[in-house]
Amino acid sequence: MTGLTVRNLSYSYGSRRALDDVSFDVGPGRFAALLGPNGAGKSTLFSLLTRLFTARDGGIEIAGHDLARNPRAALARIGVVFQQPTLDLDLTVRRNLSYFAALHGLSGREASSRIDAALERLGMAERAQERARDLNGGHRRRTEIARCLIHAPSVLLLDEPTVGLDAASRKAITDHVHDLSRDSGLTVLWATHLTDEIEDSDHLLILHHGRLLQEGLAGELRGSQGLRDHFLKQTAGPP
Ligand SMILES: Nc1ncnc2c1ncn2[C@@H]1O[C@H](COP(=O)(O)OP(=O)(O)OP(=O)(O)O)[C@@H](O)[C@H]1O
Repeated sequence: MTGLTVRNLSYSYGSRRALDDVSFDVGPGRFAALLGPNGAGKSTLFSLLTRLFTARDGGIEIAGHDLARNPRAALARIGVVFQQPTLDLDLTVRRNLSYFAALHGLSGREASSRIDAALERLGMAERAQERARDLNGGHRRRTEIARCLIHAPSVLLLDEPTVGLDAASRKAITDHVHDLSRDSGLTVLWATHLTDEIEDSDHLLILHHGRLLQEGLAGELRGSQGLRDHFLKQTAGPP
C-alpha cells in the first residue's frame, strides 16, 4: 500500500496562480499536516486531489493509482471531509452513514457492521439515532469523519475540519484523527492554518502563496522555537 504522491502540480484561476509547482510525498500510514495561511492554496490542492478540478500540469497518485489515468480506482481509495459541512441535517447520524454506504454499493449486514465500527471509532455510537440537526458542531464533524471511513479508504483528506469548533472539540477531533493514522495505518492529509493541531512527529508541509516552502518532520523543522513562531517567520515574506 502506498500513500499520496503529488508531482509538479500547478493551477491557475485565470491569471491568478493558486498553486505553483508543488511536489510532495506522504508515506503510507503517515499523518501529514498541510499548514498555510488564508489563500495559500490548500483548498485548491484539495479540489485537485478530489478531482473537482483537473490539473493540466503535474500528477497525483493515490494509494498507487494515478488520478488522471485511473480516476475510479484512485477516488475509491480516498475518504474526504470538506471544509463545508455536508451532512443531511434532517437524517439521523446512522441514516447519513447508511446513505453514504449505499452510494458505495454497501448494504445489509456488511454496511451495518461497518457503520457500527466507524461510529464506535469516533465515539459516536450512542448518538447513532440522533438527528444531525440536534448535534453540536464537534459531533457533526465526528459523524462526517466516521462516514468517510465506511468504504475503508487508505488515504483521508481533511480540509480544515475543525473550522468553527470550540477548543475542546478541536482537540478531540485532532486527537481522533492522529489516532486513526497511528492505529489503522491510514495516510492522512490534514489542511489547517492552526499550528496547535500539529504534533512534532507529523509530516509537515508549509504552503504559502501557492508554493511549498518547507517539508519535513514538524519537530525538526521548528527546531528549538515553537511551531507558531516558526510558521509566522516562514510566511512573513512577500510572494
Ligand atoms: N474560484 C476562484 N477564482 C479565483 N481565484 C480563486 C478562486 N478560488 C481561490 N482563488 C484564489 O486562489 C488562491 C488560493 O485559494 P485557496 O482557497 O486554495 O486557499 P486556502 O489556503 O484554501 O485559503 P483558506 O484558508 O482561506 O480557505 C487565493 O489567492 C484565492 O483568492
